[in-house]
Amino acid sequence: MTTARLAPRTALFLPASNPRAIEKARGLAADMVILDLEDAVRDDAKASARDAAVAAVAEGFGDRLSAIRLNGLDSIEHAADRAAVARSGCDFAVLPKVESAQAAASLAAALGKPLLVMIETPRGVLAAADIAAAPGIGGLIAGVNDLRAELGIPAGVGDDGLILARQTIVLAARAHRVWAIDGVFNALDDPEGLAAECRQGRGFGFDGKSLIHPSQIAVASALFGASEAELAEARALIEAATGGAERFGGRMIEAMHVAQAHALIARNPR
Ligand SMILES: CC(C)(COP(=O)(O)OP(=O)(O)OC[C@H]1O[C@@H](n2cnc3c(N)ncnc32)[C@H](O)[C@@H]1OP(=O)(O)O)[C@@H](O)C(=O)NCCC(=O)NCCSC(=O)C[C@H](O)C(=O)O
Ligand SMILES: [Mg+2]
Repeated sequence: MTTARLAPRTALFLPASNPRAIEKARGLAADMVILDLEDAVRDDAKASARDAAVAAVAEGFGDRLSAIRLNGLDSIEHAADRAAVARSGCDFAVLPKVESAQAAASLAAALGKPLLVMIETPRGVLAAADIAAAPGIGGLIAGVNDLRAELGIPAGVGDDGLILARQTIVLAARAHRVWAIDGVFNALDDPEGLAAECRQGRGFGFDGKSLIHPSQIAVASALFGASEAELAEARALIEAATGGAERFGGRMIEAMHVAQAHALIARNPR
């Protein structure tokens, strides 16, 4: 499913049980806000968080996209979450730990809104292309915390073990023209590490990054957006191109590079 809106460069998770974070999100420069009902919310706060998420969306997030992440299909909270999200005006629903295209399509149809699915289990990764092709799917989000745990990557070891899964998510999303959103970066005080992971994710082809803290927005927005230099080069390339293979700034360009330049400018209006 393709959506009319541009993919978010930044998708900020916040616990729907945290009223201060909800209020704060209304003034932050994230492209999308994801109100979490799943792992960020304690069991004894699930019901009130559900009500808070619906009320927060009704109050609005300005021009930011809004989404609610439900508890998983096999959770005791899922039926109540499903009813709440169906009546909410949120732009997207987010479903964690998706492993089945059929289950995802059936939820999207029941909710009547596009679904962003989290790919965060080995079975999910292996089924990612089928899931991305299912009706009602708006995009895939890498769930790197769960993936690390499920793959058995020990704490304190780097993230190389996640690369195949993240690239598979991009491949599946691109094959079926849905959004690809990279996973979160857990360190709250490491802007250089975050920047490196954003550069890597953009290099893999992700449209944007999921985030967990306001301090991460500026770094991810800059690195999933385009610099003035990139935009100037894109404009110059379009201006110079005459069709077919030709030399531009010491490299070969063809029609697909012109299309890429147009897409970059459209994605980053000034
Ligand atoms: C990680 C946190 C628990 C840290 O909280 P805290 O130490 O309280 O943060 P600060 O004191 O630094 O906060 C400063 C101000 O910013 C607001 N704030 C903090 N986080 C957010 C947020 N995410 N959105 C909006 N506003 C936020 C605070 O309220 C402070 O405001 P002020 O009072 O005005 O100073 C916390 O950041 C947090 O809860 N983050 C989100 C956690 C979450 O949603 N997790 C679920 C998704 S992550 C995931 O697991 C993805 C996937 O499933 C996977 O498997 O990987
Ligand atoms: Mg997860």
